[in-house]
Amino acid sequence: MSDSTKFTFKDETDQEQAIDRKNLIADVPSTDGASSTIIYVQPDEKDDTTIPTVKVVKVRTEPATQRPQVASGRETHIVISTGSGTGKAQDFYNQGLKPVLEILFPASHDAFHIHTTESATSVLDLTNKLFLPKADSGTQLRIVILSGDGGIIDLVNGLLSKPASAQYAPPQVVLLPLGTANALYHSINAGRDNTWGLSSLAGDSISQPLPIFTATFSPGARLLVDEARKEEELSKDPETGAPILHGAVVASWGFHASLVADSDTAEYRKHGIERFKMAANDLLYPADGASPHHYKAKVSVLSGTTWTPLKEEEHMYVLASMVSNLEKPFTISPASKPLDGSLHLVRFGPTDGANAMRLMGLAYQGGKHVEDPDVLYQAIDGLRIEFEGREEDFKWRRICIDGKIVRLEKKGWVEIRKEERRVLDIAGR
Ligand SMILES: Nc1ncnc2c1ncn2[C@@H]1O[C@H](COP(=O)(O)OP(=O)(O)OP(=O)(O)O)[C@@H](O)[C@H]1O
Repeated sequence: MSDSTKFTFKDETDQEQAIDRKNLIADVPSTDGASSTIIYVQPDEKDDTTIPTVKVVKVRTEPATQRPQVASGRETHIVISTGSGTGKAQDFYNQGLKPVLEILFPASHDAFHIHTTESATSVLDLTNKLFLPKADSGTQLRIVILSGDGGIIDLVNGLLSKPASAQYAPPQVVLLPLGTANALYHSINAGRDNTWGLSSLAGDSISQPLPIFTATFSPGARLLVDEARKEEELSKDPETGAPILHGAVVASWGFHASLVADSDTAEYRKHGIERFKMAANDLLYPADGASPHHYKAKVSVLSGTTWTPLKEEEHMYVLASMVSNLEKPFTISPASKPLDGSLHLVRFGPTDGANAMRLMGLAYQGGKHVEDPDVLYQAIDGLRIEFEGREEDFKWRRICIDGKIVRLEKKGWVEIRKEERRVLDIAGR
């Protein structure tokens, strides 16, 4: 019986080769059908954060293969986010993406538009100036983005910054995971793709709307930027004037938001994914020997049209997730399926560092924390957090929306709800 997890072909020297199907980017037949170009990745066995090698093999075609569907007439833009992750996006473009584009799009790749980020606002600026006007006038866009979750969120927020016209065409986005956690990429692919998203370039036909949520804040909320050295006003809802931020991954307060905020410094970033563990340690085992902070606020959940407050007034972990995985091995919401539009609450109360570490450890075991009696896990339609003056220090009033950090006022609040608008589609295999 043939093994469906393997892809086999005869190489130039007529040797039978079998590769893991997850490593296959594309099988491109020549126009006469007599030969075929196989493109696949060879991952670094020891370190999956190292850019994989892209291999190209020309073979004689035996079974009839289908030419992959390539972007039919879409205007293609490539966004290289040089500040994402540990700064590998440009190298990945040169070594991984460019050679694949040359094979998949021999006639059109020269016309692709390349944008390289120069600052923290580059993706948002590009979206406001270029992508939004084009999408709004009905241009079919394909945006290949080499970034982490932050790049996608900037795209989403830029595209939603004005009410859409009747002609609005949701851009198709190809996600290449060059960030640190890449929650969205890992949740969508959940172990099915090993090609750093390159295989999505070969399959134009499969794309699905990206589910998103909207966070609405009390009037004095401010976005913290530049390692929290500066504050900025948030965008305003065009109808209500309330400060808003859209997300597609996670909204949190408490331990998770604190560790994302504390670890987002140039110094921590050098450590890649380890930065989250390092910041976690500092929060769970404060230097003065005290126990971890008890986060105080009123928390309510929305189910249908009914808001229900939780009875607990102190918390450690309050997180609403639109995805299954916050990092490749960290399954925060095992019931979430790729792009299913569900929102799940994960909550636990104040506890000591050891127990918090135990619960986090269970999340690294395929999401077993949700079975633990200490954890509340449920599907929700919305989440509201109201401080009511209970937290003096602003650092305990930080909210994380997909990695961005918003500081609320003492009596501030935030409300998260699923958003119905279709802003962009994610390309799949
Ligand atoms: N050239 C640049 N100079 C300064 N900032 C940049 C530059 N390019 C990108 N950035 C910023 O770097 C941040 C990268 O965020 P992104 O989410 O893409 O990566 P990440 O945080 O490493 O990954 P993840 O969110 O998946 O953990 C964004 O805030 C982006 O605006």
